[in-house]
Amino acid sequence: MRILHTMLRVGNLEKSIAFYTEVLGMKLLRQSENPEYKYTLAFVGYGDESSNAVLELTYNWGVDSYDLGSAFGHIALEVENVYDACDKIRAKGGVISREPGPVKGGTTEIAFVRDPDNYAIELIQKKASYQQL
Ligand SMILES: C[C@@H](O)C(=O)SC[C@H](NC(=O)CC[C@H](N)C(=O)O)C(=O)NCC(=O)O
Ligand code: NI
Repeated sequence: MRILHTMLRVGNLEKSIAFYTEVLGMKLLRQSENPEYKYTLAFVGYGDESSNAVLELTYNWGVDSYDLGSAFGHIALEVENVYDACDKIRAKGGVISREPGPVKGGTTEIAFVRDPDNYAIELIQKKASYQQL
């Protein structure tokens, strides 16, 4: 088995596709509509679904916002340098919600950015081993 995708319900599909492609550098891999059940799916990611876990952005026609609740945490992306990544994201209009720096109680360099629906995206600086915080 392997992780195929994480599904996020989004309020504005074009806005979300623009964020994940133009701000976070993902590719729009495929898009499909289901007129019977009134929803559209857009799959975005850094590589083909045959070997990469991706995001499934789900737009329910006419639904422009969701209560995210308190259970969902974040999706994590690996970056070469979290400080550079934040500079580039800010330059493209992204919102950095947690400035880059070591994780509390650890050494891993992280930051957080919010997507158009306010889902949290964690940026984790690449490291040799992810065994420690
Ligand atoms: C393509 C595959 O990855 C899917 O997840 S499609 C599954 C399908 N999704 C929806 O119906 C999305 C719209 C829905 N209103 C929602 O917000 O979740 C699904 O969940 N189908 C249910 C089923 O029983 O087939
Ligand atoms: Ni799915």
